[in-house]
Amino acid sequence: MSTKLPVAASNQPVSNKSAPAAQSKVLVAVGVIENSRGEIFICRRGASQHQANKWEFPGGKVEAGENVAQALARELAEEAGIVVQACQPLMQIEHDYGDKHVTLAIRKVTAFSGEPRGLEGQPSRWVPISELSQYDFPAANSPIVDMLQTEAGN
Ligand SMILES: Nc1nc2c([nH]c(=O)n2[C@H]2C[C@H](O)[C@@H](COP(=O)(O)OP(=O)(O)OP(=O)(O)O)O2)c(=O)[nH]1
Ligand SMILES: [Mg+2]
Repeated sequence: MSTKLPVAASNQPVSNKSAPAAQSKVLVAVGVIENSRGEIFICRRGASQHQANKWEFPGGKVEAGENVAQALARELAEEAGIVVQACQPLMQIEHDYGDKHVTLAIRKVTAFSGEPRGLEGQPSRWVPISELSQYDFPAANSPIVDMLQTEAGN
């Protein structure tokens, strides 16, 4: 006796009708800037931005034709008014916010010129590493704060 197995309809066209709208996926260059007092520079996101009003490490989306280091240099010039002279990879985080999937490529800015400030009018401040966990960061940022605090022995 033979049992009939269902035939896979692999050669059938796939209907997209009931598929959910494609989720937006972005690669973001993120800069951890530390000063000689061991403080980290953070900014507050705007009320109309994704992850509104959360504190963040400055940075932004990598644009077509850019690598992460180039995007970071451009974003930190635009948002914080500094010139990045050197940076090194710290970690990479994938996070799904539901409405948006982000890949955060986090770089430690190891050399820069200028004094960071909120060049686009956003609130900004230098925060001791031990106090970073008191700030409301986007959910994706928890591993960054944990790592900085572990490194600093907090
Ligand atoms: N810059 C930055 N973005 C973060 C952090 N954590 C986090 O989840 N994100 C998310 C929020 C946003 O969905 C995305 C960054 O996008 P963005 O809006 O800042 O990008 P952008 O600077 O190019 O801004 P825009 O001109 O397109 O508005 O990454 C962080 O620490 N820094
Ligand atoms: Mg930004």
